[in-house]
Amino acid sequence: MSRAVLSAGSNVGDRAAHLRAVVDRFGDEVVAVSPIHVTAPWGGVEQDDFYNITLVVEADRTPRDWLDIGRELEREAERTREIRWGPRTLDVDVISVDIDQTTVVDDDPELTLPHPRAAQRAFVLIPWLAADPDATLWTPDGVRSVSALLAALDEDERDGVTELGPTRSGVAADSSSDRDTP
Ligand SMILES: Nc1ncnc2c1ncn2[C@@H]1O[C@H](COP(=O)(O)OP(=O)(O)OP(=O)(O)O)[C@@H](O)[C@H]1O
Ligand SMILES: Nc1nc2c(c(=O)[nH]1)N=C(CO)CN2
Repeated sequence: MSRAVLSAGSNVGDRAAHLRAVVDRFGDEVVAVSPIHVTAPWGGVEQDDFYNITLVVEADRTPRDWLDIGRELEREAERTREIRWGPRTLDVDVISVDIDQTTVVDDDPELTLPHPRAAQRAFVLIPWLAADPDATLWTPDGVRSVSALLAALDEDERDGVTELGPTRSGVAADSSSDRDTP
């Protein structure tokens, strides 16, 4: 059995709808999902804020299956890849995969596991903690609690991530409650 942590982000178009499509695609395989968080763009490109969620999913799948489904969802959202770390309708990253409770560690550039930049990204860690308060991440320096990794980030990074207000945060909510303007 394979358990994966996935991060999904969107900052183009109907951001909430793009994230909802991810949750819908995994259906019963979703073990936990964070509320939507509004996140300042990471990576130095000036662009609109993202909406991000982190999901924990479980099924009899290979690590590559999780990546392929993520790519399929990106295609369905008509994602174009122009600038690295630039704007996109949908980005699905595989953060970490455990198979039979053993973490997969792989430096394959097609699917590097765990995701090499996850520990630096408050937009991944904060929603992840919301979905799983006991979450841990394998790093080259050892296994760390996600809360410790988060505490090690700059305050500015953490301050750029806030939960979307409760009335609008449900990824399963009716789209009429998820408009970009209040
Ligand atoms: N853990 C991973 N999750 C998702 N994609 C990965 C992973 N490891 C390697 N990749 C590869 O990275 C390639 C580029 O992905 P993408 O364009 O989404 O990068 P990005 O989201 O802009 O940047 P980042 O990789 O820093 O999140 C993908 O085609 C994929 O094969
Ligand atoms: N806040 C935030 N910033 C990003 C994101 C994202 O999902 N959220 N995705 C990126 C693509 O790699 C680049 N920067």
